Amino acid sequence: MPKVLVSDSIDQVGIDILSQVAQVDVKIGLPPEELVRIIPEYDALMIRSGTRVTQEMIEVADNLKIIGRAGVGVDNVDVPAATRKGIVVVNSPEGNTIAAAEHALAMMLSLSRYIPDANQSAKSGKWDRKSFIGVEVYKKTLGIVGLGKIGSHVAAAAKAMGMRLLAYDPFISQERADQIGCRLVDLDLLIRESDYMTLHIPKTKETYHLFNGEVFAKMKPTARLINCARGGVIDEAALAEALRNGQLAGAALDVFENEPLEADSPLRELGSKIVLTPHLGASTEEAQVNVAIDVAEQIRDVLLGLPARSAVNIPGLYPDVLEKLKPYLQLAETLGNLVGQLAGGRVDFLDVRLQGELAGTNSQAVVVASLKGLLSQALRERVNYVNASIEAKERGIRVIETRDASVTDYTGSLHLEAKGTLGSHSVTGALLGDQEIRITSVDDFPINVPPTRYMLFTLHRDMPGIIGKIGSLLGSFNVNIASMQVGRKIVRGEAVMVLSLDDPLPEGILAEIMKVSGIRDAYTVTL
Ligand SMILES: NC(=O)c1ccc[n+]([C@@H]2O[C@H](COP(=O)([O-])OP(=O)(O)OC[C@H]3O[C@@H](n4cnc5c(N)ncnc54)[C@H](O)[C@@H]3O)[C@@H](O)[C@H]2O)c1
Ligand SMILES: O=C(O)CC[C@@H](O)C(=O)O
Repeated sequence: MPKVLVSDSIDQVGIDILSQVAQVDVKIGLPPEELVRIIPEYDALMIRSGTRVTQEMIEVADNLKIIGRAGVGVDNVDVPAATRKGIVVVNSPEGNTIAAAEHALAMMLSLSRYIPDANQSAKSGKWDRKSFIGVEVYKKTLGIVGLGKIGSHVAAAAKAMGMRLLAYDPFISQERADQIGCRLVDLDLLIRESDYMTLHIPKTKETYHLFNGEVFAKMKPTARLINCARGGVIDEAALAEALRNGQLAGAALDVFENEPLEADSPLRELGSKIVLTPHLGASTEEAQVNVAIDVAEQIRDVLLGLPARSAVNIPGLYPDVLEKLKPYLQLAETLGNLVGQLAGGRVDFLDVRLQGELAGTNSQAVVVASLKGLLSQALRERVNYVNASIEAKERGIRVIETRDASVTDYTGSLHLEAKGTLGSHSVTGALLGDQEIRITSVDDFPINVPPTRYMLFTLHRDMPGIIGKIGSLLGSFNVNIASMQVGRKIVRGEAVMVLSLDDPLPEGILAEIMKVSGIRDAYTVTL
């Protein structure tokens, strides 16, 4: 019988499902070194947010087939390490949506009516009605940052309470925002006009400390901020300072940059201006049953040799089909991610062209993999092979698929073209004999480079000295170049330069690159 380790507390219904097919060991709160010691015995691991699944643990997990996260965020799992080891990572993208949305609404009302402090006061024997004069949310403006699953549900409830809705989400179309009843605005306007702001965004390098001292200075002094998304999207020290200075009136936080929140955090000392909960967004009976069933069923299915429906890293195809298609799916996902980053902002149209041998394969899975890559900038781990098409449709992305078996530069190649608010970009890629991915064109300029984690792409005039200038500039920022290639159609015409870098590009360098004479455009990409 296969063995499943459950290392965080999950609802019994999940254990019952797993017990149908496996021996289930529930061991909660194990220290990391003990997890590394015992993990080689197990075929599956089921966790919540309490267990960190590190590269060290995955490397020794020789029997592990699946890691199930009973929740949305897989930021506590080293997904690339699991993918390299061929371990499926699954989550429950929607099981706790309602719970998290309702928690955000509860936080908004608690903050407005001083419920935690009034409760404390009443329980201590007082009858103080003067200190707790609150404010109404009716006819106030709510700014929703991140109009995905949770943000949309918050919008519907807030609308019913008579609130005026603004939303900021660079990956959402106006039509979608209209359906939800929100005015789509830029972040600056949302910050200046909102009486309440509620955050429903993932933690990414773009959203890290998105709410900082500069932003708090622009808020109305009567504004209130709610965060039930991820710690780290708010600069906590700056928030404490802004609340002390009266730059905003209050904040309600469920998530923190470091959890558990430090005992001496300045956030703990702001009295009735702040409401704090210990990451309880998903903690409802219903959500815990939903996520436990959702994830336990997927673990059971994978242990029985069936596909998983919400795999974060490997599609839900039957294992034999998947095995053959896997390299092309990886190619499609990488190119989707690349073209999405080159396009920047919102994409409205994606052309997926399957060429050569690829024209005869399961195109639907390749299209879905391309969309998964494209949407991963906006949706991170929430996008998977099951929901990528629906998410694209909801976001108003029109997809067309074409096939051309006559293209024979490589055995099989994939060409993606994305059109969006900031223009149009295309990339082509192929697999070499050893199944290694090669990017073979960018914006129709021929190149031949493997994708790497940190890359820089420039569009420039092909002229002497330009490569040297970019090299010196990167050197002056202490960025090491691993490889460089130029693609051009004619000598001294337009050209594309692709650099693979050992280090991420520091802030500000792109602006310096754009100042180099002959550079038309520059893009940084992290794959
Ligand atoms: N507190 C909790 O216990 C709890 C429970 C569930 C989910 N969460 C967290 O809530 C967040 C939202 O979850 P969801 O299910 O609604 O996710 P989702 O993927 O459906 O929505 C996220 C939205 O954020 C948008 N977005 C991405 N980058 C952005 C940016 N830079 N600026 C503005 N918008 C951006 C995306 O376009 C998307 O619409 C996630 O971080 C999730 O981990 C917390
Ligand atoms: O497991 C939890 O309680 C937190 C879950 C939540 O943060 C999520 O990302 O789904």
